[in-house]
Amino acid sequence: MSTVFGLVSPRDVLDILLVTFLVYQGYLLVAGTRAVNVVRGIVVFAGVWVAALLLNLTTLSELLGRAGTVGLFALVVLFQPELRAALERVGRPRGRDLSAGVAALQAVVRSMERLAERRIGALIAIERRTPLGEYAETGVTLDAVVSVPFLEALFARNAPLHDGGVIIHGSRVVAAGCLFPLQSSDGTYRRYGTRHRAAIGLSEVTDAVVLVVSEERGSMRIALGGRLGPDLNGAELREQLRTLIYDRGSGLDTPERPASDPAAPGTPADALKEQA
Ligand SMILES: Nc1ncnc2c1ncn2[C@@H]1O[C@H](COP(=O)(O)OP(=O)(O)OP(=O)(O)O)[C@@H](O)[C@H]1O
Repeated sequence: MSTVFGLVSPRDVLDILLVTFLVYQGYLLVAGTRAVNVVRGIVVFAGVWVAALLLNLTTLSELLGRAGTVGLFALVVLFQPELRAALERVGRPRGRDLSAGVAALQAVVRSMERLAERRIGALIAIERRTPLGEYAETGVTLDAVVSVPFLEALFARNAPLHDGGVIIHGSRVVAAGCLFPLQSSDGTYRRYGTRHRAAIGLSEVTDAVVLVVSEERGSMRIALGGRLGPDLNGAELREQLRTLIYDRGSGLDTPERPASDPAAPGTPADALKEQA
């Protein structure tokens, strides 16, 4: 049978699936960047234009058509950095620079252990598919290799950038002193302070893996998909990070929201392990 009810052919289905896939990939490329609002504006603009065409409002549709052409060039100029980053992501080979990445993760875990031992608070977001540029812009832009001394120096008490979060992309520290969106204080995580709520908040709106060292308790935790995991030791942290960053490179599946106490041992950890 080549068609369903004689109307939809397998080719049409393939066509729709491909368009859906492309739209979704396009969404992933802009999600978390300042381009999101522009995309919304373009959708509204296109909607008005299509409506004008359908209603045969010739002057309006002609005007919007011309404005659209000019606007397209303006957008390319305005969003040149974002476009370049997006195209780089598209063209980036799937096989990453594993050795640099693995070394960076080892350094992250080791520095978290050392900070936790000394009860120095830390907040580190590891970028996955959702770009964190919007949050990096709230802090100080850096471009440094991830290393234990560097991370320790960033979070050292009285260091100029110790307040706020660090953002890591691949094996580079791209920003420090960044403001992450706070998870609202009226839910399950009410009893947590702002560092933990910033970690949960960022993990809620992006697919980043966010790590927290508690100054008060000297504990290490992972926030993912709007949930905060239990306390982890160094080996557990290393294992979970390896799974989250490398075993599931795209890692877009996020665990379900908590039904009960988020800090209950096992629950978020299980969710994190489910991603393996
Ligand atoms: N929106 C935010 N984005 C990034 N970092 C933040 C944000 N809000 C607070 N912080 C960081 O959290 C620190 C305050 O942590 P606070 O003691 O309130 O949280 P906590 O969750 O109880 O953490 P801890 O267990 O380490 O004390 C600030 O000094 C700042 O470095």
